[in-house]
Amino acid sequence: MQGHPDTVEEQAHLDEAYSRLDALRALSRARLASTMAQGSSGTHQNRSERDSFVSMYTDRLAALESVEARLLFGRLDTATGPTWIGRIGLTDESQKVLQIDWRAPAAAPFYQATAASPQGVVRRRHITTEDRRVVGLSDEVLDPDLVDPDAVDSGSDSALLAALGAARTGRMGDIVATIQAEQDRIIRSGAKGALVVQGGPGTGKTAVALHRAAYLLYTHRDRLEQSGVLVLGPTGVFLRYVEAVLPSLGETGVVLSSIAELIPGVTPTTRDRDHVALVKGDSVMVTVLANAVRARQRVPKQGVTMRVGDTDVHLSAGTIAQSGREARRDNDTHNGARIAFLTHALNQSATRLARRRKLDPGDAYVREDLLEELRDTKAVRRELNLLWMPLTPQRVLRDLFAKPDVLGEAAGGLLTRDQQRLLLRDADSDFTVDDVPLLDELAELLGDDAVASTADRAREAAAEARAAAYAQSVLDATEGMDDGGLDAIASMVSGADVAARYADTGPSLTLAERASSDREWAYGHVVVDEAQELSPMAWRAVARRCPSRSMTVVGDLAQTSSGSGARSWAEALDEVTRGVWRVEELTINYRTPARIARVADRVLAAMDRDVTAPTAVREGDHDPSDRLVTDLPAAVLDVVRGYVAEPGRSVVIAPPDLVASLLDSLREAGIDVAAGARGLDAAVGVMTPTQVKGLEFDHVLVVEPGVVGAGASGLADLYVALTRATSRLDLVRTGDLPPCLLGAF
Ligand SMILES: Nc1ncnc2c1ncn2[C@@H]1O[C@H](COP(=O)(O)OP(=O)(O)OP(=O)(O)O)[C@@H](O)[C@H]1O
Repeated sequence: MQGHPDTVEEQAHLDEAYSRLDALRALSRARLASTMAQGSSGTHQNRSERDSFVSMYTDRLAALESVEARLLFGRLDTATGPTWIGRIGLTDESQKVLQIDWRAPAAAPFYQATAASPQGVVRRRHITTEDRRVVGLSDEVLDPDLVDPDAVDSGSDSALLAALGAARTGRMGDIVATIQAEQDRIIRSGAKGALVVQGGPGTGKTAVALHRAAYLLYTHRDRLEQSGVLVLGPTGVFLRYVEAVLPSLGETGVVLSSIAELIPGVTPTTRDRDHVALVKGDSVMVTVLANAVRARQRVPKQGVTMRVGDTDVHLSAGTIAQSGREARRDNDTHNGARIAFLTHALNQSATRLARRRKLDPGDAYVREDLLEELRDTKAVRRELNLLWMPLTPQRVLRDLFAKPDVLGEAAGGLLTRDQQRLLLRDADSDFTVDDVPLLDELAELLGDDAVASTADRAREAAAEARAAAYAQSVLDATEGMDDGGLDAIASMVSGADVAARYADTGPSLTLAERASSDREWAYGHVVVDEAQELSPMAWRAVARRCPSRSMTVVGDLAQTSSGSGARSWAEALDEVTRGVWRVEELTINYRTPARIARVADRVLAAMDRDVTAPTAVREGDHDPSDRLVTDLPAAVLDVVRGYVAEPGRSVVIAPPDLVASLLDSLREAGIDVAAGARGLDAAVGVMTPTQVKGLEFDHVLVVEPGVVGAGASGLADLYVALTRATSRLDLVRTGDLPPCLLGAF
């Protein structure tokens, strides 16, 4: 690179871009600090305007801070001159364009132009930078008539291969400099309806989905800034793995969640066993739950008799049922209909009481007196309440799964006795991840009275957290500024001051905070990753959060391991999207070298699923290995020692019951090792096949592949495990290989 004739020119341009970035940051900091310094006086409207400005400047500053690394990465030369391409668009003070945002229409040829279809581009240049220095330029000539072929470097392929060959950090990075044409088409595809991105492991589905979210936010800023974007991932580990990608693209307002976290105030951590999850995920549960709620609108056969003063008032089963019908006629939900039911039942009681006391039930004064007496009578309140209790989703689900007779009544004819037995558990059992879609369904049936209070609490907690975060961010932001005046302001404003300021009006929550603490939030776009795992009940919960059905659904039908997951996209999506969905396929595997992919492909073939194996873009340097051993921990340690001697991240993927012992033995040997999400930050992670879904590592050791491949999810788990490596794959076992891998090594 040293010798590239344009290095000095590119460095000068890069310097200009960074100095503009610095100036914009300083401006935002100054505005933030002076808005903060305005204090808490003024009208409510003034304060809330100030809060909005603070929120805006804070977000703007965060966005400007997050694009520091590789601010600029490309250049297009056309007949009219050069255009530089970067993470965000920048103009200088005289409005001269320094660089355009990668999402702008004018940047599309950077990703899409080819020699066969140059789109007016004569040269495409990839600019590699480190710490604000140009360290590499690689050019691709698309119109040989106009550019001297001798000046040509190796082009986009070299930039892509350099990105793919780099050691991993334990966190997913953005691919903005090297998005490939087939990926770019998906990223820029229209927002309408559901777009399914089907592709094998390592084809960039997650990367594409996140870049598409950033693209849609840029292109439909007005709409999506009001409604928000939700990214749903399979596990907390996965969300941590991808959490930095959108901020690095300048987008900080997206909500990341797993299905487990969809309901504010409910935080399950465990999953059900597969055959239990299968029953819970089936759409038959819609009717079971509706029956369970309906059963709580009680109609005792003998009616109810209530003592009012010296008179017995009897409501027959027929009258109670009629009150129920009246209540349901105008109200969709159980809690919503409750008042109507009570009103009707009280009126009926008043009529009967009048008759028993030989009074005129049609006389308005008499009636009012009797209604008051009824309301004041404890027995009446108790009996009528028992007929139609206010309910929470948690309460209904607990009772349903703890009481065989309650379950039998709701599920009779819908679930077999064996299926019902699978659902039964103690009343004090914790909720599981697989309960979340059921709780969500119940919240819809019950109405949000009860859930709302949970959401309010969550909202309040978020508000407090935000006040504190503001305090910190403002202080951080103003720290170290050249302008002495601003320093003075910063030192005058303590964290407590700022928090107090926001407490008086209630802080203006960011959209992401408001959205994630509101179960009923309607997002403008939803990205669903590892979508093949979602059950029909989970899809209903997703659809509720996305009334427009503008969704990006990414997954791989070959990796479905959950029993209630998708075997075909039509089966999963026809109903949820009301038939408005389309599929795009990704076919190139950017992660796994061909030597490793050939092993994984055998497992794919044995699964006999209707998908094509992707084509690996690199051959790789290391042949995968397989060792049959007697001392498993010693063999694992041996392989892992080899991994840690090289750069990059490693993982040991093992059946769940081996994780703890392997973790211990590696730790005892002095290896920097951790399990689960913490494994992302250690040199070596020890994880189960479920936990590594969607992740990647430089070095991957699969322990007891025969056991992994024989689990409830069958070969899908093994396929996932074998497709995580960017560099090395090794197998260590004491038992047999699965038959499809015989002769693979
Ligand atoms: N155009 C690209 N430029 C650079 N790296 C890329 C590109 N496309 C994909 N990659 C890299 O390939 C790897 C795999 O991408 P990603 O995790 O998005 O694949 P996936 O299809 O979601 O895989 P899985 O199905 O296993 O979850 C990532 O490291 C990603 O950064």
